[in-house]
Amino acid sequence: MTTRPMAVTPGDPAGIGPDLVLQAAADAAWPGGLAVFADPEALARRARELGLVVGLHEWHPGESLPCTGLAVHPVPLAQRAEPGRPDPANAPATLAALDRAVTAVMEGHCQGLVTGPISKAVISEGTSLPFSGHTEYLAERAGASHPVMMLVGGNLRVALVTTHLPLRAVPDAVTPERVKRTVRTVAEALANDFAVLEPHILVTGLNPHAGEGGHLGDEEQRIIGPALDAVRAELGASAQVEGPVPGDTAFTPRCLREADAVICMYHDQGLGPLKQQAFGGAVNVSLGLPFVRTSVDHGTAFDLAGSGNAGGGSFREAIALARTLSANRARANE
Ligand SMILES: NC(=O)c1ccc[n+]([C@@H]2O[C@H](COP(=O)([O-])OP(=O)(O)OC[C@H]3O[C@@H](n4cnc5c(N)ncnc54)[C@H](O)[C@@H]3O)[C@@H](O)[C@H]2O)c1
Ligand SMILES: N[C@H](C(=O)O)[C@H](O)COP(=O)(O)O
Repeated sequence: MTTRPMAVTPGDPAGIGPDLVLQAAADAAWPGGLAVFADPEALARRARELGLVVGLHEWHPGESLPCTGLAVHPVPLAQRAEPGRPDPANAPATLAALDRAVTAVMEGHCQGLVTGPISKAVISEGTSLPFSGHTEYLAERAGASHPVMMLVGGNLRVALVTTHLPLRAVPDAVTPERVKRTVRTVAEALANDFAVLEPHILVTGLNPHAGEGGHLGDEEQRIIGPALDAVRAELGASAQVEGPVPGDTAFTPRCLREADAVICMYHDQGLGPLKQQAFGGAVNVSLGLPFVRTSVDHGTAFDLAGSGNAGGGSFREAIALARTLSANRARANE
């Protein structure tokens, strides 16, 4: 089944997502092929702007892929997409592309989903949805109760207990249940999707110096520490869970030496160090979904859309990793 195409959504049509899809299609023949869910006219226009020659062929889930060129499942935009000028009027079509791609994956027509970058603000302004990110949106669509965002790049795998929420809401969102479920989901994904057995997982604290014994915050003593004790007892020898460790030194080479993944309490605690090390070549993976989904490590970069200067490394890595994870998951489920 690994010869099924990978579903691809370019993300915001005014961002660099369409550029990355077209560059990837022009550069290489992807094993299994790509099926892009997008407006074909907008893609064709962007290809001309970029000087790329890519044949676009209408495709519908269940059909064979064309022998050459790029398969495109048509999802028309409401307005002409101008590079670098996001238009909330196109937000419903951006989400419709995602919805149709998810359906194609869940119905087994595609082996996984690779998404280009979306502006959460544009989706929130152009739809009635309070859109906080693909991770949360896809989980809701797929009926998954606890998605976990992990970014993979350099020598790091970094997962988050909380994702897209205001910093002031973070402490209340770090609950024992959320900490336990995140560790479980990461341990399971490492084993099944990444083929890392008996992983060593580092978990950070929330406060400076992991709370300094309660003098700089007590979430480590009240919530994170007891949650980790409980999940350690549950996982037994199947995973080694260390923490809460101070967030500032968790990413030093000595702490990372044995770690297969680091779980951080909030977005910038974990993604800052990862993007410092690997921005442009890292991959965002949604764990805890019933299908494989990967994405780029960067945003819409409206300043670069249509210029030909967007680096395609993260997008290509996202396609490659989605294929590896799908194959590993299929093997684990045999
Ligand atoms: N996977 C996703 O959907 C995703 C990921 C991250 C951010 N976003 C969204 O993107 C929007 C813009 O976010 P931002 O400005 O914080 O980050 P950004 O990644 O879009 O841009 C940060 C900087 O990096 C540069 N950059 C980004 N991608 C690049 C590439 N491929 N090649 C060369 N340079 C690149 C940009 O030009 C900019 O200077 C936000 O709405 C955010 O929510 C979406
Ligand atoms: N937090 C991600 C990042 O910084 O790369 C990004 O916003 C994308 O998140 P979703 O995959 O949930 O859209």
